[in-house]
Amino acid sequence: MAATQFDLVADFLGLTEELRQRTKWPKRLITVTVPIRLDDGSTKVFFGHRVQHHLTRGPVKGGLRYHPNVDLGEVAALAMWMNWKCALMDLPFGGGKGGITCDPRTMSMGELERLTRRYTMEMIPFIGEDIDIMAPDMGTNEQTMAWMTDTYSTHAGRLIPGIVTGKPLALQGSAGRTQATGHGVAFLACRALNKLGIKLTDATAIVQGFGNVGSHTVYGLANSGVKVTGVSDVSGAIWNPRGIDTRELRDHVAARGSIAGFTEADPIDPAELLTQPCDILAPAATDMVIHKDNAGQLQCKILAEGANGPTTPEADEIINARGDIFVIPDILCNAGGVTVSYFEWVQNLQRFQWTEREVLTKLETMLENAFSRVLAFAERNKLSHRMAAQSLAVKTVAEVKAQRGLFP
Ligand SMILES: NC(=O)C1=CN([C@@H]2O[C@H](COP(=O)(O)OP(=O)(O)OC[C@H]3O[C@@H](n4cnc5c(N)ncnc54)[C@H](O)[C@@H]3O)[C@@H](O)[C@H]2O)C=CC1
Ligand SMILES: O=C(O)CCC(=O)C(=O)O
Repeated sequence: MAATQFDLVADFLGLTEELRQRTKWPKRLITVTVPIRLDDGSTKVFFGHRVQHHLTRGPVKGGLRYHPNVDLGEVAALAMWMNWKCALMDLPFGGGKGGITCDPRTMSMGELERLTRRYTMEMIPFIGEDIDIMAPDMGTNEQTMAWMTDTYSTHAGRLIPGIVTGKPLALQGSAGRTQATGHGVAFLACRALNKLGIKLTDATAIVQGFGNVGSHTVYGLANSGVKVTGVSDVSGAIWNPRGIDTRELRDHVAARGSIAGFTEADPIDPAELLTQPCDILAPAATDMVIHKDNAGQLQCKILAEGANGPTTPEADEIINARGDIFVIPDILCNAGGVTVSYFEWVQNLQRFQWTEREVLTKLETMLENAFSRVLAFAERNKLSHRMAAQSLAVKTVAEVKAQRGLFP
């Protein structure tokens, strides 16, 4: 998917063959075996990956994913998208992504800690606070980042907080990072409602996923007055056309671990949830959930892509032909996370802490600028929002590569 999208963009920009090749392929693909002792005393070898798409504009930045479907190809695609995301937001980073093929839901805290520490040790030759800085993604969180910081810092003999972002606040994390991605999704979805002339308090939303991104998207929308009528997670989906009480849902998930058993809304088939009428549909879980078989049935006015790669190229074609859905593409819509990660890294390098208000104000300014640039570029060039966002980003990277030239 990432390569198909890149080829379309490279054709539109008329990139020379040399720049096309240099911009498309990842700089480094690293695969390691990660042997750990399981709680039952046996040893298991996991596979871990890190793809550093390029280092042309600065260190590599991007999350670390724990999921059974992780493989090198998926990580490479996610690294490429990180690349365009950082360029679109004008962050001084190249893109990277990491992953370990595992099911974190079936592993104990002890096993997850040993897995994370061993992966970090295997990565030591390839990472650094000015080389490659990881962050949370699906299946990882601030505890994962704390273990990584500790392992790396113990090896170095001093605390190096800038080695990862998305750390706990007490370990020099940044105010606002936990909610940053969902906050950004909700902020941009509300900007899109403004553009379409829909009052926030008249609007409805459906959110797929209730992890870091999905839950904070739900809270951000609800705080803005939008009525959240549908939510799903890996355990199932719920629907209440009168609006879901998002605080009760938060408390339920905190107590029970998933939305299963939430009685203030009706259960609904998770696939059907995506095609219910709503103003905002925010896929914020996994990839390729909007595909050729459901794109024609979507009844949303705004598709706010919290997840990475939720829409296949075939679905894009259908959505573009329909012309009635305002798409906020992933590299823009979920860029709040990496933007606040950038703020966290800057604070770590400066040994300084910003307030939550400072962080969120700076974040909203940067998202607003990127949103306006994408909309203006799309309109000027008669492009979809995705093509516009990716074209702006690829152009930025290709220009820097051309300026730096080839060695020797
Ligand atoms: N955490 C971050 O800061 C960022 C994450 N993203 C992307 O957002 C997406 C979600 O990431 P996180 O929220 O961090 O992960 P997470 O692990 O915190 O939460 C994932 C959520 O998705 C749900 N889920 C999994 N499979 C599902 C399915 N088939 N249907 C419905 N729900 C399902 C899980 O139950 C869980 O609620 C991923 O695509 C990730 O790459 C993008 C930018 C930043
Ligand atoms: O915060 C970061 O550095 C990366 C977040 C991420 O993995 C993403 O935007 O997909």
